[in-house]
Amino acid sequence: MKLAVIGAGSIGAWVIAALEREGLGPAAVIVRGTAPVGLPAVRSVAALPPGVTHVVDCAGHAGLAAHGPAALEAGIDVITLSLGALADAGLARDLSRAAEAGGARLHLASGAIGALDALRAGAAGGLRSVRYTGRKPPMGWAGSPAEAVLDLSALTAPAIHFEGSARQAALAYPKNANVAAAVALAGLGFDDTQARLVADPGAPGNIHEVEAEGAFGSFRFEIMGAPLPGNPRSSALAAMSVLAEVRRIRARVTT
Ligand SMILES: NC(=O)C1=CN([C@@H]2O[C@H](COP(=O)(O)OP(=O)(O)OC[C@H]3O[C@@H](n4cnc5c(N)ncnc54)[C@H](O)[C@@H]3O)[C@@H](O)[C@H]2O)C=CC1
Ligand SMILES: O=C([O-])CC(=O)C(=O)O
Repeated sequence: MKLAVIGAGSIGAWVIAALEREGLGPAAVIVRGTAPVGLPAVRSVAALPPGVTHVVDCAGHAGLAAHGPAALEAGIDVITLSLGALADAGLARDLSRAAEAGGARLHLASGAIGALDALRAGAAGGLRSVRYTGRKPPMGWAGSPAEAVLDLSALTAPAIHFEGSARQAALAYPKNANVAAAVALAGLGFDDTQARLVADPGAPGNIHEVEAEGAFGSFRFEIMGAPLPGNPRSSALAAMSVLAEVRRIRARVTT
């Protein structure tokens, strides 16, 4: 496995350091701005050093859209956290065609949430309803459409600022609703998964909740994610899930 990383923001920096500790230090990083010290920086998949087998996207929807199709078409597997980008049907189609043309795979990291295994299994037997609720402290919604409907700095009680389908959530909140996309992709799909987004001044971290019902029975899952230092929007677990996905791809026995 020879890796490259797209994006060196909060998650990218964590992932690069973790891969180096694992003995899988990336051969290069694809960036828009300045590169982290000590790593060759390039601007495109075409400029990557030869022999890269996997590209790890930590750059958000724009990074996946800009570099995902080129990597897949070149036969390079892509591991991504930008699951919400797949709510754009055109991009989803381009990625899947590129993967087919290049004989490569797009791996979706589980990100800041869990219980996707139970949802996937439940979907195989038929799901009736899946609801996702994302709750973050007000500053976790800074720079999102929540700012148009709420005064985030003055909030004294929890406030719902979005209710709709997972597709609408993923497209409108590219930096905050990848988890809604993960739930949708594992379960009932983008249009039939309900999503609700809440700014909560009492939330001790990024809280993600899934409620699902189907032929399997029902479950409720909740996680309280500690934010990454440097970005209150992103949970540390999201960065950790990238390393977990790399380990899963390398393993002979997979969970
Ligand atoms: N699946 C999940 O559970 C989660 C997914 N995410 C996704 O991960 C993204 C990154 O999160 P953070 O690292 O916290 O954000 P960040 O804002 O700290 O870093 C993003 C980095 O990507 C770079 N970038 C953007 N477009 C690029 C491009 N076309 N090519 C190369 N680099 C590019 C930016 O310059 C920046 O350095 C989020 O925007 C979100 O979409 C974040 C948290 C959880
Ligand atoms: O990191 C999180 O808690 C979730 C997040 O931003 C996303 O789903 O895009």
